[in-house]
Amino acid sequence: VIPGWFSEISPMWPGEAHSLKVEKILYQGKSDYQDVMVFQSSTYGKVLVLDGVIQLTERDECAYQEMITHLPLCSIPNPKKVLVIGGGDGGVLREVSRHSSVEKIDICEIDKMVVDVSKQFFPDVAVGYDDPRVTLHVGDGVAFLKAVPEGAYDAVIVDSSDPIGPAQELFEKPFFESVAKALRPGGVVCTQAESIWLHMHIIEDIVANCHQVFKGSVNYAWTTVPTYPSGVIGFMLCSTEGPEVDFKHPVNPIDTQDNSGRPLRFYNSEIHTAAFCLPSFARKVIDSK
Ligand SMILES: NCCCCCc1nc2ccccc2[nH]1
Repeated sequence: VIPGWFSEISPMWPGEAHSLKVEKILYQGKSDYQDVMVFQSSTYGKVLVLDGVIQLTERDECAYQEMITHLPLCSIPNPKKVLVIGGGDGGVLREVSRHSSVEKIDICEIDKMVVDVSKQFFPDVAVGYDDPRVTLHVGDGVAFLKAVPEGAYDAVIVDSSDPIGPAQELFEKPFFESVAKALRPGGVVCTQAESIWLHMHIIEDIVANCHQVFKGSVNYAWTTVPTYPSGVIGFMLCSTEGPEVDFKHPVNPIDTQDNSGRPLRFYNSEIHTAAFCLPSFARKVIDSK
């Protein structure tokens, strides 16, 4: 351990560890589910860490929040009812609320401490909670989805941490089946789907499960997030049987300015399409399923 530095050491990425220089530790706590820490970094703003894993930094959170939200919502003409599983920081809510067609946003986050810490230390991320369309449910997303009426949502966004820890069940087939049931015909789901450099086997299993569960289209997209392991993170984009969804060509473009004048810092229609272009080693696995 180097004094003054945080290193992200985990068995999920053996032999490597991204490090950030620490100016000051701002919060350390233990919730019913995980260790929660916030620190001021020297060059990435404030950083949220859960069980020793970086979840977001002020400097690059826009890439992840904007892509995980607008890849699905810009792929259907008129999203009205959206469910967010996880995402307790509120960043996805901030992005969903840019879509004027949206009437209702439900969020189910298991750990209240994540919500409270985000509101206290990441106000520009937790601003998403201020939208009157938002309803927060504190609880397990697996249970929440079992109680949801069939076809209740146009879109589900699964903003989970990694499969080791509280989010483990969000990467398994029964959960995908409950998401499919909660979506209307031609509805879309976007899930956090790890790194093609580090987790090709996990991704292979997720893609196979998604092809069994989602009878519309199944796609993998990816983007750059410097402070996530290997500097990239991916997304599963799937649709249920029904009206065709072509994820690669956005039908519902989002303008760069939203009502609060907070411009999109990362997402645009070109990077939307480009996100589905995969290196050959990944395409071989993902497109062969
Ligand atoms: N190792 C990559 C981790 C990706 C984490 C994405 C993420 N960041 C979050 C912050 C708060 C709540 C849920 C979250 N999910």
